[in-house]
Amino acid sequence: MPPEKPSMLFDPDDATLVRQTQVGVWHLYEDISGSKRIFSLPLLSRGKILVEAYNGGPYMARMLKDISGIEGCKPFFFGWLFVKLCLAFIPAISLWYTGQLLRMVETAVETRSVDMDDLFRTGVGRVLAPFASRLLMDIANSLQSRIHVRIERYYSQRAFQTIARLDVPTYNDNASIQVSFDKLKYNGYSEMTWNIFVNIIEMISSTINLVSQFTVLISVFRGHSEALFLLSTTAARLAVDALGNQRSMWAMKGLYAYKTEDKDYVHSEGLKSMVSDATCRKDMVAGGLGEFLWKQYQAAIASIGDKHTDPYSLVTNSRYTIMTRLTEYMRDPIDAVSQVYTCLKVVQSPSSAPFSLATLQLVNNTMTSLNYNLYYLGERVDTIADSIDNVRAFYELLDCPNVVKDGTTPFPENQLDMSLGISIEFKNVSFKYKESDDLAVKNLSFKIEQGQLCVIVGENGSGKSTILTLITRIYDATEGEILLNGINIKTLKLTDVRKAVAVLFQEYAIFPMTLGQNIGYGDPANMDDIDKIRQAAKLGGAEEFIDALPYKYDTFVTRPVYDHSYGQPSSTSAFAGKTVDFKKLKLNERQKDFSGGQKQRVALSRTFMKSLVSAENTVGLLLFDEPSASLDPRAEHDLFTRLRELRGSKTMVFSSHRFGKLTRHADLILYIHKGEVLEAGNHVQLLKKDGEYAKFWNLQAQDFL
Ligand SMILES: Nc1ncnc2c1ncn2[C@@H]1O[C@H](COP(=O)(O)OP(=O)(O)OP(=O)(O)O)[C@@H](O)[C@H]1O
Repeated sequence: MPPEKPSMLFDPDDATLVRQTQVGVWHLYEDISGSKRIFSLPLLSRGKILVEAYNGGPYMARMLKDISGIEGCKPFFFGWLFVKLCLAFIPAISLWYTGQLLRMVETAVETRSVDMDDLFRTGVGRVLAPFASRLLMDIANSLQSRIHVRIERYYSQRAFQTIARLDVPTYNDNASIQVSFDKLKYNGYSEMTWNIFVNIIEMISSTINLVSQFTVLISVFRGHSEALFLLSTTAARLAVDALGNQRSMWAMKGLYAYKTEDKDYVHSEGLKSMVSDATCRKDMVAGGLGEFLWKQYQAAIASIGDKHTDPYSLVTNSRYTIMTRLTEYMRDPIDAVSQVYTCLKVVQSPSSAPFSLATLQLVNNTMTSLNYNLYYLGERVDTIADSIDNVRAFYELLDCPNVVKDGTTPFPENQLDMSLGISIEFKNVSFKYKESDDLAVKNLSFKIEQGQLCVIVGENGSGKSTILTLITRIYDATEGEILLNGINIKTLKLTDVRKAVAVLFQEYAIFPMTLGQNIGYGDPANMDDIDKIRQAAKLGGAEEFIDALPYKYDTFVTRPVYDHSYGQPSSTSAFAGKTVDFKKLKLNERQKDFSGGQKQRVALSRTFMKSLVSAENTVGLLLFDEPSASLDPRAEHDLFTRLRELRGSKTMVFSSHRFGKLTRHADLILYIHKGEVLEAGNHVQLLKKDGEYAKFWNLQAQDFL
């Protein structure tokens, strides 16, 4: 695991580190520590790229190596690089020709003669330069699209593989992994690698562009004092602009936080999400809350009054410094100075008018383009610093080993036969979640024999689910040993254990796939076998409602891609005099929401697909965490009856806080309290014991009297 990076405490009580201001409904906290102050000085802020480049250097080298290994990428890449660099010189070449034309005008005014050959050559050059620029741009774009797609394809696969292999504790318990993961998610898995190249190349070409144009400008006007004066005024304007840009670019950077304690604002936002959230709508309508919420919203908005609420613009405005304002005031007067100066020159010497006016125009145009390039360059530098950081995040994630280590012993030893079930033994097992101070299970010892039906009962939070996650090695025990068929689970091959154990977690996931795929994923090898999927759905009690759907097993619970219609609401509004009706497109019609119980039946069917429908006898242990929590009593009864009939001699473990009838059929009941086994035995034994289990059994039984 890569070491966690040292973190800087953003301490709001330390006035040397953090400045607090109240802007609108927000408290703004800004970092004013030394490092930021250095980096916030104009131009010096770009120094941070050196720091980033130094830190990210090894990762960049790795990325280059990986990319050069991508099949068919190299020739296009170098071709593109060459064309991009050629392109960077074109503006300077254009400028040179324009300068030459201007000189010819000057000579023509003075001598009343023109060298036609020279004029022709220069004219052709001036015309060809933009043509060449367009042509090179097209070539560059065409090459770019070829490399782009290859690099993206390569990195999207690597990123997917990297993320898919992470286990639960590696992801949950490691802050730096989550930061890297979020960065990847935010930036797109593959975009960042491509962007970094584009940014580096654009930065180099902007620099070439700047230097070459400036050199040509100086050489064209050498000896012309008025041109050099114009040049210096526009250079001054450029510097002022750069300063302003620098400031506004910096506006949203740096370290800052904002939070609000404005009760009215928080309440108004809560009301807003409540009325727009589909899951709240049912309760809102059933409770007749619409009118009441509207009144509350009005009151909250009235209390907020004129206070600003948009945090983004507030932060930007708060950074809108005097320097930025000053540059805005200075920019236009500097332009005016050069115009006044040119007028003076023309009045003094009317014959120089064409040259002076054309020079003014040319210098102004060129400087505007240079200014744009300088601004662009600054932005690129910033983006590159971010990109390098993203590349580092990617490789850190790639290198991060899983916390749960794989074993080497095949399981089961006699390969496929799991028909006799799996025995489970806990020997003094304790476990603590990383985020928690207390042990979730303490010194647990028990044994479930092959083929037994075990029910783990206990109150909320007693540790039932934790036991199931330890058996599936989602987490490893902090202390003690877990044995499957007498072998330490840590020595067993993880893929074998996961194949042999079918589990339905309490918080099961419904995948953004079709219902058929959701069930089929229980047994990926057979996920196209609709007969098996049907059989599993039948066992899970999902067949009936799925068959009633128009698209049956092809219905989505949540479709990963959402169809959009833009502009007018369907069939109500007029667009260019016509009614817009998107109904015929049948957008999102395969998507349907389901009840909690229906979703649970789909998840159950998936477990059945893995364990009971699969022709190969690969599953020997079934774990169900509250499998009937969302089921109605009849469905619950049917489920348990089916399960008992079907399980054969496989081992089955249930976790439940509702004792129901299931415990009566159990070979072993483990009564867990605060992470410890308080009582163990079958129903009759535990009732006889008249302890906690008997107490709760009687309590629940009373509800039915
Ligand atoms: N991911 C987690 N991080 C930190 N603590 C956790 C986590 N999951 C569970 N816990 C804590 O571990 C203890 C045992 O939780 P567990 O989920 O195993 O209980 P349970 O008996 O299954 O509860 P329930 O009947 O409500 O499902 C609880 O105190 C719980 O708060």
